[in-house]
Amino acid sequence: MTAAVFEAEGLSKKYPSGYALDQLNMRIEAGDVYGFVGENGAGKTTLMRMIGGVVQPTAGTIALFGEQAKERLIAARRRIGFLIERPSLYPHMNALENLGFYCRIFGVRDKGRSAEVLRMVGLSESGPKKAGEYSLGMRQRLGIAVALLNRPDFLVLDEPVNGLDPAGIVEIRHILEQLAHERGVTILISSHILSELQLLAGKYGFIHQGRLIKEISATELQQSAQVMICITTSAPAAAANMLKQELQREDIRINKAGEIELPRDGVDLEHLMSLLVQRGVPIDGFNLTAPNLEQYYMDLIGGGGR
Ligand SMILES: Nc1ncnc2c1ncn2[C@@H]1O[C@H](COP(=O)(O)OP(=O)(O)OP(=O)(O)O)[C@@H](O)[C@H]1O
Repeated sequence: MTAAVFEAEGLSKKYPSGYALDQLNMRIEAGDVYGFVGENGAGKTTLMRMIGGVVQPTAGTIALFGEQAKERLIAARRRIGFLIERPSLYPHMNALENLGFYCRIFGVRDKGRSAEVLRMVGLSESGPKKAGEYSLGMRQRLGIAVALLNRPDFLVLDEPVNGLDPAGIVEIRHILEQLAHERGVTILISSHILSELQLLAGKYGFIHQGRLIKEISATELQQSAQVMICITTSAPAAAANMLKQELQREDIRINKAGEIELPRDGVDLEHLMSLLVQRGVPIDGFNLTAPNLEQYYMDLIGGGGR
């Protein structure tokens, strides 16, 4: 078996207030885009900071690209790009100056690399503006640019779209998709925007109170719940009763949003539509719902049903 990009075994971090990580086992394979999901204080940042070597475990081990020994871990970290918590930027420097500074820190020969990563994150036009005058979204973009400087094989991103506007979020997603699909970069990314994470990640790890409580692939997520048909109508009760009789199904109900909801399985959509039309049911909306990460997470931690 080839070495994982990241592997943790029995990883714990104890602070006086309690365990930030508690016997965590986790493995990220080369090419994975791994979405890290958990409530505030679950331990996501602590794990990422351990990958970065700025927090030491109380117990357990980590391996990066198969390396576990101290010196080799240091070398392995040079293959990783990090954006953890807020990017550390020099407020009196512009974007290129900040990147030039990090090139020296990382030992990266600039040769146009700074300008290239600025283009990638959409900051080419930032010119002489000092980082101290940046919006939160611009700071995040520059932070991502810093993380990309060393052409990383593995990107560790803690809430990278935090503070970005909707268009910025989509842009960053496209950059990350490109890195993953075209250059095979492995990505560990945390976000509280689960709908966004679902669009990007191929695998999800759920962390709760310092423990990895579940891992699933995007395919497993798709198979985790039934596809439902939702019909919006001004007269849901009568229409639902009519459908129950006509389709001879007991699993037709009215959901919290007041829509008629029934499992897609075994329903002939054409027949369903013609029944609704023939019986004069006013249809204001008709859609199919796919399983979603947010609902899966809420069900997992017992936070609520549909
Ligand atoms: N330096 C520290 N000293 C003491 N406790 C800490 C320290 N860093 C983290 N913790 C605690 O460890 C736990 C995990 O925190 P962590 O920041 O890893 O969570 P998180 O999942 O990243 O949360 P968020 O989504 O809010 O960023 C929390 O209870 C936090 O208070």
